[in-house]
Formats: sequence, C-alpha cells, structure tokens
Amino acid sequence: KDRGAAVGVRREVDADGRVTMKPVKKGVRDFTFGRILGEGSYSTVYLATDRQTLREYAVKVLEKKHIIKEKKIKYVNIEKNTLNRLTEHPGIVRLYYTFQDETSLYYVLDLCTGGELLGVLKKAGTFDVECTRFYGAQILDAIDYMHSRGIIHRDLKPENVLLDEQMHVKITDFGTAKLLRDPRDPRPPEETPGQSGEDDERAASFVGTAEYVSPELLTEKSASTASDIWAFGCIIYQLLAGRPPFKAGTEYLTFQKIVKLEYEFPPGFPPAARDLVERCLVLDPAQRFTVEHIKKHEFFAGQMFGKELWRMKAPRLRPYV
Ligand SMILES: C[C@@H](Nc1nc2c(c3cc(-c4cn[nH]c4)ccc13)C(=O)N=C/C2=C\CC1CC1)C(C)(C)C
Repeated sequence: KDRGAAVGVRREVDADGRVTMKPVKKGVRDFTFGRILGEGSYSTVYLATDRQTLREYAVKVLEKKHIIKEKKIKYVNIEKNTLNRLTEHPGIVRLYYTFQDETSLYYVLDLCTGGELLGVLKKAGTFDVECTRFYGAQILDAIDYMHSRGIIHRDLKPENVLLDEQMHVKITDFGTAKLLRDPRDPRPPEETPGQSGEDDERAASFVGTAEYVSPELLTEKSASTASDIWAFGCIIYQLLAGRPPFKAGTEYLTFQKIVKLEYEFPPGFPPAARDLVERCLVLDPAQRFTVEHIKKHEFFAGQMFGKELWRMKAPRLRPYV
C-alpha cells in the first residue's frame, strides 16, 4: 500500500447524498519534470517542480517491471521504510511523499542543488583542514542520527553525500541500508518484518562500493554501525588526500588491500587527521572508534555538533596544498 502523505481532500457524495471527504494524493500530473540529476542502478532522479506551489524537488523514479525483473522489491521497500524512519534531521535527504502510476514508483525528495560531494571534491582537488572538519562533522552528525534510529547505511561514500543550496550535507541512497530492530517496536523479533532470513540472504549478497567497504563485510559478511565508521575514515582521508585510501586496478585487488590494511598517507597529511583516520580504519570493528570517540578527538577540538553545527555557514572550499 502506498503510504504517501495525503496532501489534500476532495468531497465525495454517494448515491444517498452522503458526503465524505477523501484524501487526495499528489500524482505525476502535479509535477513538471525537468533535467536528470543523477542515475542510480535502478532509478533515475529528476528535477521536478510542483505545479501548484512552484517548489522544486528531486523526484526519484523507479520502473516497476525493471525492479521486479531484477528482484529488487526488497531494496525498494528497505529504502522507503528507511527514509520514512529518518524524518527529522537536517543531514538526511527528506522524503515528502510517494505515489505511483501503472509503470513507475515516484519518491518526492529534497532537492540538493549542490550535487554530490564527490563532484565538488574533484573540482577542488582536495579540501583543506577547515573544510574537512566542517563536512566531516556534518557527515558524522548524520551518521549518529541514523544509528540512533537503528539504521546502518552500509554504502556511505562521497557520491551519496549530497549538498543543498547552503552547501550543507544531505546523506542519501538508502537502498542498501540495514534496518536494525526499531528499539521502540514492542513486537518480538520473529514478528518484525525484515528481521527474518530474507535479511540475512540480502546481507549475505550485499557488498557496498569496493573502495569504502569494511573488512568485516568482506570476511564475515556482517555489517554493524562500525561499518559506517570505517567508511567515514575513508571519506576523511579522501577529502584531504584527494583520493580514497584503498584503490587498486580491480575490485579484487582493492578488497585485498582493505583486509590487509594496506594504505599509506601522502607526505604532509595533517597529523591530527592522520591519527583520527588510523583509529577509524581498524580491522577489528570492536576496536574501531565510535561516533563518541570521534567527536572527542583532537581533530574535531572546538567543533560544535548538533543544532549549532547546522546553523554554521559552510566554509569557502579551499584545497589542502
Ligand atoms: C546519489 C544519487 N544522485 C542524486 N540523488 C539525489 C539528488 C541529486 C542531485 C544532483 C544535482 C543537483 N544539482 N546538480 C546535481 C545530483 C545527484 C543527485 C537530489 O537532489 N535529491 C535526492 C537524491 C536522491 C534521493 C534518493 C535516493 C533517495 C544517485 C546517483 C543514486 C541518483
């Protein structure tokens, strides 16, 4: 059942003259579609304008028959459940409503006019320490919120970190997220959807993007909140170095480097950032830094988190030379 937020009501009068108010959902006709903003493996994200309010959104369109053919229905449901659980945080892309027509599913989401962090990083080459602290802090704050809502992203990378018009972070692409049991859900584990074998089978088959995947996902096929911290360490390294720590000619060679922790820092890499990265890129997830450890680390000394962080003006992008 498509539970998009009803956005209006219309009067309906039945044969006996009884009036009922029916919720009216938005549909494709309510939007003017513009250019393609990005293309995922099973979706295309368009710029779209709401014809009534003239507000601009990103609309993610998924083709039903492609999803069914590729057996990705579970991913679509996981993404929608995840987006519906992650509602009030400035660092997470917001889902306003969903609707469908005979061919496709539509998600109406925040428009992030700054595009992907990866694109901005490529243009700048590298980020200086101040920019790395600001974007690192916003990504960490969003990770903290996700984990507090029982969500592991599992595929964090600069392509999935978007930027809004104030150049603030918006994390996206939750199709590969793992929903831990909702701590507020009173039902016993066996009765909650997504906790059954299907999740293990999905977990077993899923591996994120090679450069950012954690060693435990490669060796034990298990992901935990620590897997997102591993990806965080890779992102901090990449903002300052201009390239990810583990990169080889093939995916297999990249995986080998990861499980052997084979990487080194370029000369001149800032010492405090180096120490932080080294405490995130730890093979044993139990020994890896947690969000709390990272917030207290000297690299983030004096950095605010929480509400003040999201009121800060984004620093001008300057390369780390
Ligand atoms: C990572 C994603 N790319 C993108 N996903 C979204 C964008 C987005 C915007 C630009 C952009 C804007 N201006 N210039 C470029 C470039 C890429 C985008 C947006 O505005 N709002 C929600 C999005 C996604 C939400 C949906 C996953 C739930 C892929 C490649 C998977 C399509």
